[in-house]
Amino acid sequence: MGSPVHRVSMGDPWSRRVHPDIGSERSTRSFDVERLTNILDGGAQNTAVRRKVESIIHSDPVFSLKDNYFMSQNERYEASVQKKFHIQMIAQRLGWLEDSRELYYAARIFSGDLALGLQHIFLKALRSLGSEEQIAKWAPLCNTFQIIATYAQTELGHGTYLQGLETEATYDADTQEFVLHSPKITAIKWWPGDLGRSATHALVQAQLICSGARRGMHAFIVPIRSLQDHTPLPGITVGDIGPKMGFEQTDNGFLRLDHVRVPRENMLSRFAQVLPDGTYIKLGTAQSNYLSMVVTRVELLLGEIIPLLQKACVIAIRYSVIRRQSQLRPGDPEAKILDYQTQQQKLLPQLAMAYAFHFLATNLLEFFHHSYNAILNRDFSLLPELHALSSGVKAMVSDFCTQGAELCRRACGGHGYSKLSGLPSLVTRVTASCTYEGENTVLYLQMARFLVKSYLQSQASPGSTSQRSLPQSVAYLTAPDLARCPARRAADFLHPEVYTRAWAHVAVRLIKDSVHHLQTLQQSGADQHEAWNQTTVIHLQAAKAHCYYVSVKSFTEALERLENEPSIQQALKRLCDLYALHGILSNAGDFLHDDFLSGAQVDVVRTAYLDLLPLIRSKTLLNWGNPAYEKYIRPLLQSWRAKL
Ligand SMILES: CCCCCCCCCCCCCCCC(=O)SCCNC(=O)CCNC(=O)[C@H](O)C(C)(C)COP(=O)(O)OP(=O)(O)OC[C@H]1O[C@@H](n2cnc3c(N)ncnc32)[C@H](O)[C@@H]1OP(=O)(O)O
Ligand SMILES: Cc1cc2nc3c(=O)[nH]c(=O)nc-3n(C[C@H](O)[C@H](O)[C@H](O)COP(=O)(O)OP(=O)(O)OC[C@H]3O[C@@H](n4cnc5c(N)ncnc54)[C@H](O)[C@@H]3O)c2cc1C
Repeated sequence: MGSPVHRVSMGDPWSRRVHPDIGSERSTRSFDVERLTNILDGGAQNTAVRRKVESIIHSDPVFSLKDNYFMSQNERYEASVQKKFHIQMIAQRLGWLEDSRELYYAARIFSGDLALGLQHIFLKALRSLGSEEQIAKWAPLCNTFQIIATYAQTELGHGTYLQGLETEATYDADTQEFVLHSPKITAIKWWPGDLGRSATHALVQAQLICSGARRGMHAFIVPIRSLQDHTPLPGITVGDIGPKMGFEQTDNGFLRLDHVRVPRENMLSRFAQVLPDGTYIKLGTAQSNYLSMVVTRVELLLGEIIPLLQKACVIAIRYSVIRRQSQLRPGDPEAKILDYQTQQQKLLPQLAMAYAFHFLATNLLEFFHHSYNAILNRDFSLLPELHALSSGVKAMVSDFCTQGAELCRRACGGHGYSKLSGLPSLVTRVTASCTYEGENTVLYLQMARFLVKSYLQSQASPGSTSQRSLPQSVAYLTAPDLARCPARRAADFLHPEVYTRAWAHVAVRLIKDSVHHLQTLQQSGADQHEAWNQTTVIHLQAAKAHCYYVSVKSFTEALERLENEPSIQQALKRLCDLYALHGILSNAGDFLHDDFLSGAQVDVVRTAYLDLLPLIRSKTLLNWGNPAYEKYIRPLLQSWRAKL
């Protein structure tokens, strides 16, 4: 018998009362918390919906989390399936529909504790790649759980290189069927969530072979388990891939196909069709069937990844105002650890990042909605920019949310290592997002590919059609630049236009640098592919700087929209300042490289940054207009603007 483990019960008196230190901290707030909550939720009505869902979930004993960390992997899986069906029955009783806000909030509240998450991803892929008839047939079956579906793309031998996928779908015109087959062990589908034990159907991405030619990756709906007794169907070998670093409640699985036949109608046909005689009709581009990944990358940001950092920040910052350790000066009572500058420097930039990413992902979602319907109707003009942006933003957000959640965990000392803090499972869960839905390095390089093309386009003759049609997110490539940053005083660096411009300067320089390196290698005789490979480290730097610039810009634009909410605008401005300056200090070399900033100016940035920490900690408002800005910077910015 192991040592008795004290179970933290939700019924403990401590777990319900607000700690006096939390209460006193809340009394010093400098803005209308309810109003900010509404803004983050996208309106008061959404806040009301979210709270209604939360109250239903938190008051239902079926959803209790108290035993979670004491369960085996099998118990976790079974509990998460039970919770999924319980929430679905509630949804059915209350009329919450598939894409309703209620179910969206429910998924976010549970993040990680509901099984069958791939059902949602299957539905998104079906709506992106399927014809209206196929959507009408399969979506209702999925929504009512008459089928349980997963998204099976990755194979044992290939996750990134989709042109290398080996699963074959060969068209048989005699029977008007596709024959799905895993020709080699490396073709076995490996990783798909809910595949190990739950799924009855899979959206299988496979190399289409018809009329004697290989047509690339296409999507096929394949039944894999009997709807009568859940046993694998003929030709199907399926199971669980075993223990993982996290996602204990998800049965990621493997699937081997041995000449499994599905009807012609089971190939998703929005962007390509196979006629009864085997004629292939292409309706999209070579990458049209990659659209489902773009959709998922955008959706998972606010649906899964950013909430994990937000939760880690809440846990660590609340802990840091009740945890007292050591004395700030001899004789004093022990200090709240959030009063130490180092603790502030660990946590407050993560809080600022959580806000920055909220506005960045909201912006990207708006761009996605604006372009998605056009793409579904085969207008692909915005797809390259959407793909590049969603790739770069997913890579940056998942990278930084992973680093941030781990920083929050470590900032809680020994208790941060206890699973009962909630932090370790947040870290292991968000870590997976650096890999799934596109490995981050690979996605940054997709962003870099777009930046190189855009930069070359921006060098076309000024005012030409090509230059005028530069995508919106890279329009700054042709904006006038200043070789030196004019800011001199700490307060100067607290103006959004100053640090946004600084980030634009560094991003443009790194993009230019990567193109120059590429061209120099090619001119010295390297072929384009070798030159590309030998420049990828620099491409990555440029892609990361571009993404950080985009995130700073979207945060400052969000601030501008808050003109009518001065107290909130100023509270968020402190965080925006901190986020931008944290990035500059973390990458100071890039700003010093061409003397855009001098060493002295970096010291001033550090002063501004360190001054922000106690201000944010104490919630004193920073005022927007400051004398130094009026005297030094406004005239210079006007000169910048004049050149636009
Ligand atoms: C919301 C609530 C949810 C709740 C839910 C519960 C929670 C639950 C959490 C866990 C949930 C996990 C779920 C994981 C689910 C998977 O992980 S699914 C598997 C994900 N796998 C990937 O992302 C694979 C990544 N690899 C790729 O996308 C491609 O292989 C690569 C890397 C882009 C290369 O593709 P390629 O065909 O070799 O193309 P490439 O030569 O690089 O480029 C050719 C052209 O195609 C373009 N292109 C490439 N990709 C695309 C694209 N996608 N679109 C458009 N154009 C593209 C390029 O830009 C390029 O254009 P040009 O420059 O020529 O104009
Ligand atoms: C928790 C989890 C859930 C998942 N769920 C699903 C799912 O539901 N459905 C599904 O289909 N898949 C799923 N996946 C699989 C996931 O999509 C793949 O693991 C991912 O696409 C990466 O592919 P890979 O594993 O083959 O890694 P690889 O591509 O082999 O990456 C290994 C290394 O090679 C590098 N690399 C690869 N290609 C290049 C290149 N061109 N240039 C430079 N470097 C390169 C990468 O940067 C990385 O460092 C899941 C994965 C995880 C971890």
